[in-house]
Amino acid sequence: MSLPRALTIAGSDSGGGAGIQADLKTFQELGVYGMSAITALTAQNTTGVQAVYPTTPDAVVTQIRSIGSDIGLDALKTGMLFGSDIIQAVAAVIREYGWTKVVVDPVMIAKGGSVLLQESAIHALITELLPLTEVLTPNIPEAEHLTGLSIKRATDKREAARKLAAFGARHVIIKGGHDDDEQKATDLWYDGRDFYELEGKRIDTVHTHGTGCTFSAALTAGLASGLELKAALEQAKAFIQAAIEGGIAIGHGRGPTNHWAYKRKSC
Ligand SMILES: Nc1ncnc2c1ncn2[C@@H]1O[C@H](COP(=O)(O)OP(=O)(O)OP(=O)(O)O)[C@@H](O)[C@H]1O
Ligand SMILES: Cc1ncc(CO)c(N)n1
Repeated sequence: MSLPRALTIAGSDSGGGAGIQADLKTFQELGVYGMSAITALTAQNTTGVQAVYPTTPDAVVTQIRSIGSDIGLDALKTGMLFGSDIIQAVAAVIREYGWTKVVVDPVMIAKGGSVLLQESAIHALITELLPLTEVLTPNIPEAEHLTGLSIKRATDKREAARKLAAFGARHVIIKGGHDDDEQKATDLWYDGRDFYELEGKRIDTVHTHGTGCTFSAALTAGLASGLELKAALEQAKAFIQAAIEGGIAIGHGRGPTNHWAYKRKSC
């Protein structure tokens, strides 16, 4: 197989732990050629998001077409999309090229509480992007927001996953980082028919900035490399587990995960 290529359509995190930066580091670690289309610049560090400067739908589409018309790609992911106009433009260009290995991380709110997706954009995310989605990776608050359901028990998670699949996502992974299990971080995978669990040992750490971006980027890298979804998910879970275990204590707040820990461990 030729060199696998992956694109991330997301926001830039100046602090380097989440967004475009996390995605490109993860692609690189997994041997995938990484490309980017930047939807917004964020001024951000380990203490939070200081400012958000969205780009324009035209700028996003032009970046994507530069890639689509020349280099091509094997898989793509979306992260912070910020507004409904950017979502509509991204959905249109995905349809135009007919790309199908599409991972959507429905980034909404940063861990410090800053808004990364406008409330008015949620409808566009559901109606425009979810029908094009191969794998949707919400955390629990995002799954609640998209479905209007309150997730307290395992059965609630399953109901939310079914509802998200009914919106058009072919696979749904509801991540367990935000649940109240003190021993394990378990992600629920729904393939439209059956449920499976991806289990990891919960690490007691504050250095979890960018976990969601890193997990979905590792998944995208696996798909770009030609792995089946199950194998790509297992690799992504092992990648994020190692990255959280090796979390980096830099800055004065929530440090980033360690993107090189997985490779070091497996060498
Ligand atoms: N403390 C932890 N220990 C082990 N695994 C964790 C921990 N926190 C999150 N995870 C795992 O990390 C991955 C990302 O999940 P999480 O729910 O944190 O995403 P997120 O909230 O979208 O992250 P982000 O802050 O980037 O938005 C999942 O596989 C989850 O199970
Ligand atoms: C740019 C960006 N994307 C995603 C997240 C979610 O972690 C973040 N904090 N910043």
